[in-house]
Amino acid sequence: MSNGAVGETVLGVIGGSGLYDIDGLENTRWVKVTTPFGDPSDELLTGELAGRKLVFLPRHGRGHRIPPSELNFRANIHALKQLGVTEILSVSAVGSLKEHLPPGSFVVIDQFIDRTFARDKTFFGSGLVAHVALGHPVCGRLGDLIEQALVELDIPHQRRGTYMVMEGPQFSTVAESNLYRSWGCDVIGMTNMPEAKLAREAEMCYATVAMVTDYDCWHDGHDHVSVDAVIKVVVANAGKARSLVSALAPKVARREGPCAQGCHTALDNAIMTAPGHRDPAMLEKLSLIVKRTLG
Ligand SMILES: CSC[C@H]1O[C@H](OP(=O)(O)O)[C@H](O)[C@@H]1O
Ligand SMILES: Nc1ncnc2[nH]cnc12
Repeated sequence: MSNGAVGETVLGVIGGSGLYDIDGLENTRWVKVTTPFGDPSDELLTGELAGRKLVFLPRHGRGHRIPPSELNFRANIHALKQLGVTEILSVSAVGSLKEHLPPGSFVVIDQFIDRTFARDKTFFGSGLVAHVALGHPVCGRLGDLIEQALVELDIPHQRRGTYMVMEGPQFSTVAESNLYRSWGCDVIGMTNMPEAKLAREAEMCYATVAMVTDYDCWHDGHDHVSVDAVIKVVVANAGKARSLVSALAPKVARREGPCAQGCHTALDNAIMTAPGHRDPAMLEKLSLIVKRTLG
């Protein structure tokens, strides 16, 4: 199907720390995908959930081999698009920047602050320049469906929240953590940018469910974050994340038109480079991304 049409959708799931595969899928196959931007983090797991295609990608690769700054976000998003994914659920472990969000809480993210600086953040470049809108960086419709699924599963959650994206891989200092708190951020992690930006450029709906694993390092009453603590909480909550995927899949199975927020038409009016000045090699490299809008 072309993006924006009424019809069937394909859910893609990007699994974060501790979520390296998905159970309950039938007819599964790990598929190797190559892209014009290099290789994704791993093979992608395709399968069926209740008769519907689902694609899963472990963000850091199976065995957690790739650190945040070395993730090939462009290849990951491109590979999902190649396999027909139209809507992406990102599952992420995060630190809490709010007292009322203890480890084990789920937050359906609706905003980001991107403080990353060592990552390729766009598919576009010299010879084909584009500026997509990002005021609402996640898809509100997909966020609502995630919330419905969490309600049905009786999983306590917060519907909205701002995810502060840091470069890492080291965790924050106390001064940084307090700065982000003073900015009103709810949670902190290292991976959702530029992932969300690239999903928008690729005209895919993207939404994040963040699983709180720690209180970062600002809270006097709690130990500072450690990998050990993160993994313990992720393992304890992995079942909930998997149930969420199962409950969400049928809800995103069909859409009645283009995403009202414009995720599926994000490139309309975004490409700046005049037709006569577009680099044919860039057009070729970006053909999967731009074919809906440029033909
Ligand atoms: C092991 S804690 C740090 C690691 O976990 C989060 O990754 P993800 O969003 O893929 O779950 C965080 O951003 C760091 O990459
Ligand atoms: N406190 C934290 N900071 C950054 N990324 C995280 N992922 C999980 N906890 C985190």
